Amino acid sequence: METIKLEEGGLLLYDDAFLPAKVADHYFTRLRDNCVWEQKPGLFGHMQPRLIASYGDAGVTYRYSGVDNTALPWLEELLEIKNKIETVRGEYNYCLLNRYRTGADSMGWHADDEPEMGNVIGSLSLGATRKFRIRHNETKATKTFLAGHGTLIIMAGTMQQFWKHEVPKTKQNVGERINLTFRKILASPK
Ligand SMILES: O=C(O)CCC(=O)C(=O)O
Ligand SMILES: [Fe+2]
Repeated sequence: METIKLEEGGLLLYDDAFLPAKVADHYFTRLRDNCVWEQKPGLFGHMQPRLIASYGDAGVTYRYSGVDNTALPWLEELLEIKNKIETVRGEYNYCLLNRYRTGADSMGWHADDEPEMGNVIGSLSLGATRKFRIRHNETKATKTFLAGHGTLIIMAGTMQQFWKHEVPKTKQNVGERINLTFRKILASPK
């Protein structure tokens, strides 16, 4: 586990081999085949360029980009992964999964800075390796991390206040990638 201290109290933990490849293979297949995947509209009504699924404790809803995502009951595999990440850092009651079908699927620059969410986000990657980039809001300094099969990235401290992050499109012929972001939702919309 690598600890990257960012300016102004941001923190990023990085472990490119958090899960052994065989364990990551198992979770990739199970989650790809068993999660309820859907494509949803984002801002301005355009469809998001990826599939999503969301799981968590009963009654938890996460609203972002104006869309409500109500948690389905935890799958066993997600609880196993959640417990494992919690031994490193954080405490989570919700998981947003993103499925990037090809290199054309992506996630644009954003911060997960909703006030109703805790500041620690545990992000596990499975499948194809993609770039995960962060960019400072003022200085525009950027750092690029490779998020591969079994990579864990934890975002913590003040990172969401001062930095944005993205998963850019790639023209390379990459396979599917599934990313799990474990979060703590403090209050769900009424
Ligand atoms: O796919 C990733 O690595 C990032 C996902 C992300 O930033 C998010 O779900 O907010
Ligand atoms: Fe994010």
